[in-house]
Order: sequence, then structure tokens, then C-alpha cells
Amino acid sequence: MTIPCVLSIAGSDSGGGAGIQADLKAFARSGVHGMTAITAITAQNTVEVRAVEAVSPGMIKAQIAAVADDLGVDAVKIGMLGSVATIEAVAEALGRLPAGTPIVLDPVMVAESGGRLLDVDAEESLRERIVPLVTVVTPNVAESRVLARAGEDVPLEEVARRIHALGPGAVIVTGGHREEASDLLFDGERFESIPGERHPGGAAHGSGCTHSATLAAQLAKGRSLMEAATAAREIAGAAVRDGLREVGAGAGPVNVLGLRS
Ligand SMILES: Nc1ncnc2c1ncn2[C@@H]1O[C@H](COP(=O)(O)OP(=O)(O)O)[C@@H](O)[C@H]1O
Ligand SMILES: Cc1ncc(COP(=O)(O)O)c(N)n1
Repeated sequence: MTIPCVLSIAGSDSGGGAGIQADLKAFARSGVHGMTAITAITAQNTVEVRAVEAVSPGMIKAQIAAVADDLGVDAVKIGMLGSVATIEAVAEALGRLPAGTPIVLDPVMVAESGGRLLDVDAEESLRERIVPLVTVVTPNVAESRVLARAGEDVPLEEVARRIHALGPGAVIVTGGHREEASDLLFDGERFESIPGERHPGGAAHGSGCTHSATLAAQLAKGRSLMEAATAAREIAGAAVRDGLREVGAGAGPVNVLGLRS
């Protein structure tokens, strides 16, 4: 079998912890060939997002078409989209991929450091134009409540049901911000808890990106959704545990490749 080719449609993090930089490392960790369609460039470090510049819709579509026409796309991970114009471009490009291509959406809204990465007026487009097209959507708890328009009083199972009703194949609410750090999977029929140890002293900048990129890579390798979700939880958790705490003054970058000084 030839090596799977997986495409990340996401933003660039100049600090190297999240976005496409995290995705390429996660793809390598899972043994697939990584490709990128960059949606935005961020001037970002572990403390703040200083500036964001969108890539033009035409250039985003050209990147996706270039890799699809030659290398082929065995799975897609979508991260930061940023604006309505970018969402429209990505929705159009996804429609040209072969039916059945696994698509993982990490609905990135706000960076770990607090900077906004999705315009508020783009939340509705994300919900209507992208969420229904994807195989699995992987919000963290805060993102799940925005997608479901659910307040703190709504139980997480109901939040997942409401997101599923928007049309994706499945929902995984990631648990990095929950006390027990387990992920919650809902495929429209059953709930599965995907447990894992919490690493409170770890470095978590890029954990969501690492999780969704790993999920896409594992699906490209032919794993079932449950197998892929289990591997993504395990690999993201270990990347937080081994995270580079000493790098930067804020939340340090995850370390999915187990780098040591
Ligand atoms: N402190 C932690 N300890 C163990 N696993 C973690 C920790 N933080 C995040 N994870 C794991 O990393 C993945 C991403 O989670 P999360 O932090 O919820 O996403 P985001 O980075 O989008 O906020 C999930 O599988 C989650 O369980
Ligand atoms: C370009 C880009 N994409 C995604 C994230 C989210 O990652 P995190 O929530 O870990 O900051 C980010 N900070 N920057």
C-alpha cells in the first residue's frame, strides 16, 4: 500500500505550537504524508496572537486543487478558517473531493492564549456551510457550546446531540478542559467515553490541532472511527504530557514527536 496523503487546511502559527505546524508534526507521528492549504498567517507566540492575515480565497482553492490533482487526498483535517470568505472557499473546494473522503473539522475559534481566530460573524457560516459536510467534528467544550448554542446548564450529551443534528457523521467533544479529561464521542446512535489520564503540569498549546490531525491521519490509514479517536486521545495526551513547558512564557507547545534537549 502506498503511504496515505493527508491534507491540513489550517492557519500558520509562527510559534510552531499549533495550526499547520502542529498538524505536520502529528501527521509525521502517525506515519502519513502531510500536505497543507494555508488559510491564514498568524503572528503568534505562546502568550498572544498579535496579527492575523487571511490568504485570499482563490489561493486557498488553488492549494487544495494542486494537491488533489496530483498527490491525491486520503483524508482532510480542517482547522482555523477565520472568516466567512475563507469558509465559502473551503466549502466549495471540499465539494470537489471524491465522495467518501474522511474530513475532520476542528472548529477553531479562540487560541489557548485568548486571541480570536474566527470572526464572530463567521460562526453561523461554519455551522451551516462546513459542519454538515464533515465526517467528524472535534470541538472542545467551549466550542461545542457555541456550535450547539447551548449554555452551561445543558448537559454535554445534549450538546453533542444538537451538533450531530447539524449534519456531521459524528461528534467528539474533546476533554482537555474537563476535570477528568476524557473525550466524548457521539455517532448519532451511541455515546462512547474515550478516557485518558489528565496531565495538569503539561503544555497544551496545540493539543486540539494535534488531536484532530491525528484523527484524520488514522482515518486515512483505514482505522475505524473508534480506533482513530482512541489513538488521537492517546497521542494528544502524550504530546501534552511531554509538552515543552520551558518554551515561551505562556502555555508551552505540545511535543508530539517526543523531542528532548
Ligand atoms: N491536560 C491534559 N491532559 C491530558 N490530555 C489532554 C490535556 N489537555 C488536552 N488533552 C487532550 O488533547 C486533546 C485536545 O483537547 P482540548 O484541550 O479539549 O482541545 P483544544 O486544544 O482545542 O482546547 C483531547 O484528546 C484531550 O483529551
Ligand atoms: C493558527 C492556529 N490554529 C489553531 C490554534 C488553536 O490551538 P490552541 O487552542 O492550542 O491555541 C492556534 N492557536 N493557532
